[in-house]
Amino acid sequence: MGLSGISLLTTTYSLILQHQSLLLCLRAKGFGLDLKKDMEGVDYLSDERKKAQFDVEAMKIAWAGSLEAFQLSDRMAKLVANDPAFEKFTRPMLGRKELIKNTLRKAAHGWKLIVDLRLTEEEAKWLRLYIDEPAYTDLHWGMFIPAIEGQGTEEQKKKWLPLAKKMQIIGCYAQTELGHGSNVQGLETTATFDPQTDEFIMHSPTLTSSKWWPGGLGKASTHAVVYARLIVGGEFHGVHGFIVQLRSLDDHSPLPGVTVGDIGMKFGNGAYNTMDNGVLRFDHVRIPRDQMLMRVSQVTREGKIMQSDVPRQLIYGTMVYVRQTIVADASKALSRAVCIATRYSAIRRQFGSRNGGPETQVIDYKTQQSRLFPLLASAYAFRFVGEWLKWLYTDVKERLAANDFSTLPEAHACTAGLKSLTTSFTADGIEECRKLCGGHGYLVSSGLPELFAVYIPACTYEGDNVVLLLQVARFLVKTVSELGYKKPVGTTAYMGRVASLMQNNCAVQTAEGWLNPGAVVEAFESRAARMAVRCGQQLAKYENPEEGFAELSADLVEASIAHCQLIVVSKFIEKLQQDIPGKGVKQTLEVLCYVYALFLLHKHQGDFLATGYLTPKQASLANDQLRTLYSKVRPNAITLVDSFNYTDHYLGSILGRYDGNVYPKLYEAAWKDPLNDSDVVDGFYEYVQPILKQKLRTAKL
Ligand SMILES: CCCCCCCCCCCCCCCCCCCCCCCCCC(=O)SCCNC(=O)CCNC(=O)[C@H](O)C(C)(C)COP(=O)(O)OP(=O)(O)OC[C@H]1O[C@@H](n2cnc3c(N)ncnc32)[C@H](O)[C@@H]1OP(=O)(O)O
Ligand SMILES: Cc1cc2nc3c(=O)[nH]c(=O)nc-3n(C[C@H](O)[C@H](O)[C@H](O)COP(=O)(O)OP(=O)(O)OC[C@H]3O[C@@H](n4cnc5c(N)ncnc54)[C@H](O)[C@@H]3O)c2cc1C
Repeated sequence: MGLSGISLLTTTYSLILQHQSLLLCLRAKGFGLDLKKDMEGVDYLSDERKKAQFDVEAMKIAWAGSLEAFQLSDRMAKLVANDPAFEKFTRPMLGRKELIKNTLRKAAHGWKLIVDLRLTEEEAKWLRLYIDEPAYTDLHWGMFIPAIEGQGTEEQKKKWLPLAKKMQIIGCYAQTELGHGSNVQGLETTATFDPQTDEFIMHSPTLTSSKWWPGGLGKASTHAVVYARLIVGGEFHGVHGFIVQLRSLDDHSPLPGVTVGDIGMKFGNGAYNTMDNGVLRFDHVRIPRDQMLMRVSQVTREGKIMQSDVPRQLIYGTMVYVRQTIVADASKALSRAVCIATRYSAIRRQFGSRNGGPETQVIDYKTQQSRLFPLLASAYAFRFVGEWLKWLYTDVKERLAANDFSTLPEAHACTAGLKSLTTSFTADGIEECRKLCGGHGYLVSSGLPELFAVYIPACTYEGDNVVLLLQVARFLVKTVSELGYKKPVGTTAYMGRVASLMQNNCAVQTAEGWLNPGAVVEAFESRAARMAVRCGQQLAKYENPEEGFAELSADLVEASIAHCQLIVVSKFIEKLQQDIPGKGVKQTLEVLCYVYALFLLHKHQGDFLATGYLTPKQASLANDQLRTLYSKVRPNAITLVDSFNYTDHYLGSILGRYDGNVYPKLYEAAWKDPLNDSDVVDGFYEYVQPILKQKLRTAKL
């Protein structure tokens, strides 16, 4: 192909895409061909954007929740993207010390913006999201402050919150130990009351009692809420939170009796290594009595334990709050990966060229669609269930403030279950997006490896996902066992119709029949109710319920998943019953809602068939409908990911660039790698040349 042919090609975007790689070869060293001029400023996805069947601006608002939420988030995204202090592309190449220093610098700059621009709490949260770097400030604002707010008395809040909110102290949440994380009652750190001095003595009696994992503890925190066994008069009175100062407020050195440091490198480059997860030991460290968080239980000057009306479980309240935020974050992480994979799938072409015409965009392969579109639909589903969960949490918080604890068990079950469901799916979904991007997805510049490495601990922190599903199972089993005399409410209200849900079978006769919210919800309710009741029946066979629970735990986990999927499906459907303005917006969301539900039905059809609710024919009809739905998603795919309104800075991905200008930018990025600073690699003369020059007679391999 001659140069005249090249100039002809540059006039047609789709053909340029076909030949970008060839053109770039010519541009490589020696050819001196500069295509930059032709490539920049061109929207390679414009044809895709023209296919949209809905109003993208209105969808952005539907995704954000309201016009105000959209404007606020958009303002913060641009603030971060336009500030060079928040550059993040070199992050995976930094050594640990440099990395942490860089994070401390960004946190200081972020805090300065918050103060100088007088940002609200909501704005600060968006700012943090778009800075996209885990830091000690997450635990200070996300756990230390909420722990004091939820478990402190009015006096304690008055004393500590102003200091914390002005960041005159920095706190972390020190619960997990080397020996115990899930089993909070098994923690070994002790807080022994000394009536002589009116103090608690904080002590780490064993190696396994060392605090291990708390974020921000390693290097940044001056204080911690430490969870420890309360010992008064030689007796153990359960685990409680204590505010403990760890480091000097003058020179940041550890206080006497405190041993504190970082636990070391974690999975991936950059990623969560920006966080100083720490280790902490106490050697008989004394703190004043009023530093035990005393909303739940109080220790008097005389060493008496007083219980307030507040249930003990409130000690776990901070975890309920954070689990709720983690569900909201799942939709952000998944949508980000999906945005990258969708845009790249429209740019990438493989096979199918006839008579020299363009090859097929990989997004047009049905297999690509059946892997990608359920993830896209799930991102929307998680967004809406996250919105609902935020509402539920706000309601519970208001009730707790008024000493109404009635909805706490349901809030615990919902936050635990949805945290588990959404983070497990998102972690797998990010990895699927990497595979959807083929080889280039494995490059750090695709943004996916770091996103995956940062995200996956969400399946473990704030409660291991299996442990949390077992909590949901306990709640379900209790609900089933009480059915005879207690009307289930909230997310278990469907159990109140258990008799009909056990008897009625699915009435769907055609593929179109599945496009009915009532039919979909009933299918998920019947499956969840039947699985929970079946577990209940099995459990009844055991004399010792705990033994039965342990024996049946794998089935119980599956019943919990069924219940949580029902919540997500029904909250999506409820969302669609609201007024959602904008041409085609509601209709497009309806398509996604059915994709989400029927994809789950297809994936878990074993459950639906085994519980006897569906026939194989009906399951097959659901799959037929799913294929039709994918065709409806296809023209809207690019604009559905545009509706997330993510900046290129936030996406941090060459494959996911808004303009689709992938190949030139990948090519450019490769040449910026420090390894390409010289033609001859460091170490060549020491280690490679001697091998090349050696004169072996034989090699025995
Ligand atoms: C550069 C940037 C610049 C920025 C600049 C700007 C700066 C400024 C920015 C400003 C903004 C920044 C904002 C940032 C935000 C960030 C967000 C945070 C990020 C978070 C990161 C995450 C970190 C991760 C943190 C962590 O990882 S922290 C550790 C978490 N650890 C766990 O999660 C342990 C799991 N284990 C258990 O949760 C329990 O242990 C166990 C299993 C329940 C058994 O517990 P056990 O006591 O044995 O209980 P049972 O006997 O089973 O139950 C007994 C009874 O209690 C019940 N019940 C159990 N629970 C609970 C519960 N909650 N609630 C209620 N009830 C409960 C149960 O239903 C039963 O009721 P009943 O049936 O009796 O009625
Ligand atoms: C990146 C990161 C940040 C963290 N930040 C903090 C922090 O700021 N503060 C803090 O206090 N902690 C923090 N943690 C700790 C975290 O909360 C715990 O690791 C988590 O709760 C899991 O507990 P574990 O490590 O004890 O897991 P384990 O309970 O030891 O889990 C190991 C395996 O055992 C299984 N298992 C455990 N119990 C049961 C059971 N009853 N039934 C069936 N299976 C079971 C689990 O499913 C898992 O497969 C962090 C952890 C990570 C990875």
